[in-house]
Amino acid sequence: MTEPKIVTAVVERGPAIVGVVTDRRTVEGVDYETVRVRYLEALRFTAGVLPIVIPGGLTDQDLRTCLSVLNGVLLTGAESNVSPSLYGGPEACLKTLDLDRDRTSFAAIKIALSSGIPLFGICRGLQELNVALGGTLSSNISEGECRISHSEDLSLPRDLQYAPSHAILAEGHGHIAQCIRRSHKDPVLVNTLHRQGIARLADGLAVDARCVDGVIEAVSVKDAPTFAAAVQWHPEWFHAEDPLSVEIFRAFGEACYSHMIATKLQP
Ligand SMILES: N[C@@H](CCC(=O)NCCCC(=O)O)C(=O)O
Repeated sequence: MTEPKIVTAVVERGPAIVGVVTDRRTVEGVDYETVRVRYLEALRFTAGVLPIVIPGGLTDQDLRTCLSVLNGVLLTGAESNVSPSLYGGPEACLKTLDLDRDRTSFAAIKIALSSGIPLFGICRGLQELNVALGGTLSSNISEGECRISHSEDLSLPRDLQYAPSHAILAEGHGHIAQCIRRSHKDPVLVNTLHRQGIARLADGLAVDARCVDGVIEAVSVKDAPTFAAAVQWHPEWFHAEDPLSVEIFRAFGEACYSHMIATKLQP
């Protein structure tokens, strides 16, 4: 009996390596590059890949060197907003910014998409992907007729803040739409912890899922040769228990292994 392709790849070449962008934090006057452990655990235990961090502040050349040894990139969620200067947004979004993170994520998106490296964005990561490809953001996506609240109740314990909250419906045939259909019958419930959201969708993106109130919840990059997609909710929180989260992280992991196998086979 022959081993599955991924098992053979791990034995012969080691695990696929995924770079994770970090957030800049200043605590008591000291700067840190941070990443929430839950994202790293979802990559290790559900996607089955080896995460390493991509620190902010690298030059474009260093980022290229860094991505040249990676098989995937994860753009995590973050409390900070994408700088409105990048999409002509209102000053209301100036509250918390992380310009280092913007620069690193935008450069990583461009390099990953032009080199066929699998890319997955979560929450802020989806917003970054949309802006990097020319789309815009709304500063308060919950405002407007027939909109439900998309932000979390901060008075609740963390697991309840990340509990399933509203329904989404799959649309089209992109990576996330396929994951939704494989794991559930539509509609499926997802959590929601964001204030911003997609206003104008970038031309290069296709909608994979929408909330029942019309808000775009998942996108795929049109014509990408590999997994290149993002979600507005947080599949990492219950990455091992929730069937849709498992499906998404496995699909991303498989794309990273396919990339590793394809690049290692090149002379
Ligand atoms: N600031 C943006 C992005 C929201 C976001 O990514 N939240 C995640 C919080 C922390 C985490 O779980 O990683 C917005 O408000 O829309």
